[in-house]
Amino acid sequence: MSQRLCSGRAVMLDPRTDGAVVNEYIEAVRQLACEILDLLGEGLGLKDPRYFSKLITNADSDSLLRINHYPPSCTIHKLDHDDQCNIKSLVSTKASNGGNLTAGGRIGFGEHSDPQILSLLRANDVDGLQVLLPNRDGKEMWVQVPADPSAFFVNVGDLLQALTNGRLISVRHRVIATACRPRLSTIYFAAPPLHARISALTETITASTPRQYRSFTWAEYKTTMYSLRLSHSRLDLFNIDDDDSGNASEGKA
Ligand SMILES: O=C(O)CCC(=O)C(=O)O
Ligand SMILES: [Fe+2]
Repeated sequence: MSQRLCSGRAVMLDPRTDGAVVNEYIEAVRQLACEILDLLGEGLGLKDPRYFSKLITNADSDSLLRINHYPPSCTIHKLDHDDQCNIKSLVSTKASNGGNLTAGGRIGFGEHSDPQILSLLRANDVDGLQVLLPNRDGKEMWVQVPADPSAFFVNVGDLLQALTNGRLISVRHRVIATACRPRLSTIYFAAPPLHARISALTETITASTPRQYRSFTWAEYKTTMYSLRLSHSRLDLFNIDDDDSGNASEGKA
């Protein structure tokens, strides 16, 4: 699929350099992520139900908070692609996160799965988020996630899929923001330390569900991810008996 893209706008916040309010929010949302992960650990019958949350409470955790801003797009629809990109570049900071404006004049965030363990997203009341789900016939279709500023949208990340041997699935999602009002979203990406080894937990491996992925470090996964397109199904590259060279040759973002 070819798309002509110009960069979107994202603000990366780092608790070491940003203010107290951000730190407070990060701490609250990190605790929420831990509670959710502990419940998942219990539900999966792990010997150590806190295994997942310990990865993100580790002092070297690579977790981060990202704020995405999608400008109103109803007026941009009428412009041609070059004008769209010129206008966008006036209001944009450089983004490497897939924020984009497509040739059709749609502002959004390209299809992807979140690579970390768990993502907690909060947004304003402007729609745009869509998830890829199988319908009754087993075909995949994009389903709109209704905007709800009072709720968190929680995503399983690729690492949690690997740690649970595919019991929990990292859902593919995207943003298509076509509203006349800006969409704002804040996402906390709960991640382990770079050196953490990601390997399916023994409780998730059975005779009928053998180990699906080879073990890797989060650092290794990140390096692989940054060499691929945003839309790449990167976890497939770690399948134990899968040579996914076709997918790998897709190109770079
Ligand atoms: O901005 C959104 O609503 C979602 C963005 C997203 O999926 C991401 O930043 O990973
Ligand atoms: Fe995402």
